Amino acid sequence: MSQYPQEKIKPYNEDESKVVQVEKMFDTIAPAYDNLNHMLSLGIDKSWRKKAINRLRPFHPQHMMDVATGTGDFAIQACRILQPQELIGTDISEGMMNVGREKVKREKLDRQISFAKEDCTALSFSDNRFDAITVAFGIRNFENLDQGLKEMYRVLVPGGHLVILELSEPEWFPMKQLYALYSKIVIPTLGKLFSKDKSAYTYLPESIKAFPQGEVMQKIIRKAGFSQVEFKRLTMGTCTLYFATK
Ligand SMILES: C[S@@+](CC[C@H](N)C(=O)[O-])C[C@H]1O[C@@H](n2cnc3c(N)ncnc32)[C@H](O)[C@@H]1O
Repeated sequence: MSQYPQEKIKPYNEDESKVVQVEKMFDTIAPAYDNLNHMLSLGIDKSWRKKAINRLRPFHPQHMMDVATGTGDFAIQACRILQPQELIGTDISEGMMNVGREKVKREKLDRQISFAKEDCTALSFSDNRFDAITVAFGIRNFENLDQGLKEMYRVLVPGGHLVILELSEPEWFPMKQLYALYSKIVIPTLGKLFSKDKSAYTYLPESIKAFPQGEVMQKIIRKAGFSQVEFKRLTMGTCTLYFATK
């Protein structure tokens, strides 16, 4: 049963499960994803990723998983900065990971980075397998947020760290009003034009609006068992960085 409003927001229809529809949506938009992503965030996504990765620097993680890795941008940047022994990118969309696999080969990082099809709400990894887990712009799409967090907690070693980056809605003037215009007009128009999937880019702002943010999300992360849960709003609240410890 759904606990949170974003779990009920699905890209295409009411009938199929959210996970099936989200996989289909990302398989469809995979070829356009990287360009659209950088365009819609005005390139700021790169600096958000860097901030998230830098949060892990003091801990020198060696065994990392990048959940909802998509086309691998976060995994590639994390590998370059943190130099872990292994980094497994996991995702439900083979279409997205195929784009990532090509990029990782081109960057000659295929000895450290591998990809595996995994739904984060039912991971196949053993307990205490990773010392750091990252998830950038993916957790909003989970069919069951509590279960996804519980699974990430299970596969982290005690003392291991979780970093979450997620898009959020600014709460204050003038960014609140600017963002409202941007999400109602610019995102759906450019998304439809470049990805040929109209639904994907109306689903995006709707799911951001519904997703718990700030203190509410902090409580949800704590409920999954994590301690020292912190969050920081970035770029006037358009993105939020969460950091937690098992
Ligand atoms: C917006 S993309 C983010 C990709 C990448 N992390 C980035 O920073 O660009 C979201 C990704 O989450 C994946 N995803 C959605 N639900 C998932 C789940 N339950 N388990 C694993 N991945 C999931 C999608 O397939 C998609 O590739």
